[in-house]
Amino acid sequence: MSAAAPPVIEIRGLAKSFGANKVLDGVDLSVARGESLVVIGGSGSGKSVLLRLVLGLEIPDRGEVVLHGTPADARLRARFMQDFGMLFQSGALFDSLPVWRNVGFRLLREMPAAKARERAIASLSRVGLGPEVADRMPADLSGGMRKRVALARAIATDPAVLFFDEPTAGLDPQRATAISQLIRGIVSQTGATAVTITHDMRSVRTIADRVALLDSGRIRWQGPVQAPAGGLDSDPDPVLRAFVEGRPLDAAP
Ligand SMILES: Nc1ncnc2c1ncn2[C@@H]1O[C@H](COP(=O)(O)OP(=O)(O)OP(=O)(O)O)[C@@H](O)[C@H]1O
Repeated sequence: MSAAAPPVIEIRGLAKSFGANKVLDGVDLSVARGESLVVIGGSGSGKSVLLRLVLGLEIPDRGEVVLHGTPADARLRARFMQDFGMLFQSGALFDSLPVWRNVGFRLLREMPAAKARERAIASLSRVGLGPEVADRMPADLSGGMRKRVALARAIATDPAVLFFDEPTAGLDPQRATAISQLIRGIVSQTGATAVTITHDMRSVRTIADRVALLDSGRIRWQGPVQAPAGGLDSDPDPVLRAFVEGRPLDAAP
């Protein structure tokens, strides 16, 4: 990677309100190539809105999203979208399609079905699922398996950029840890750039290279998980501490 390579994603002064509800009020954030950034923040802090703005699913009131150094217009976004994978909070599997067709959904547009099935099975194996799962229907799987299938779909095309929306939501702690470790492993092995939004602090510690805290419409804090000084676990910022320690802001530590 060249030292001069622009960030894969740069968010400049993004603002978004819904009526009188000012959700984002000047968010600045960037994600370097190969970096795993996790955005944390309380319920309703605007994490999903921020993700939708980056994906072009919402129009900002102010500010811009810059992709690979170029402000994102519709054409650039369309190109960017061809090389990204997304794990939706709900999993968003197609219930009427067997597992392999879910995983190979994008592959099926690019190659014959037999090849797509082969690639889908290879992708399932990367998330710890055997070929016997390929022909099962999503409704017959446990929540943890469905999440793995959704992850296999997100990585099936080997995208350069991965988005994970609350990847551990709805999972028990052990399955949540397993999914976080899978994500970390995939990101490390592939060198993909990853953006995760979550409020699950355990998964933050597994997945993140860098963390950004969204609060009151802005990035209040950003930094590494661990650092000699000023990391997630040692920075004295009161809002960060309250969030990391899972206590109300006005409660004593
Ligand atoms: N399409 C919309 N119309 C109106 N308000 C919206 C819309 N989308 C989001 N909001 C509001 O924006 C705020 C932020 O929502 P968002 O879903 O981004 O929060 P979040 O940080 O992802 O929360 P959670 O962790 O609970 O998922 C909320 O007050 C929500 O009601």
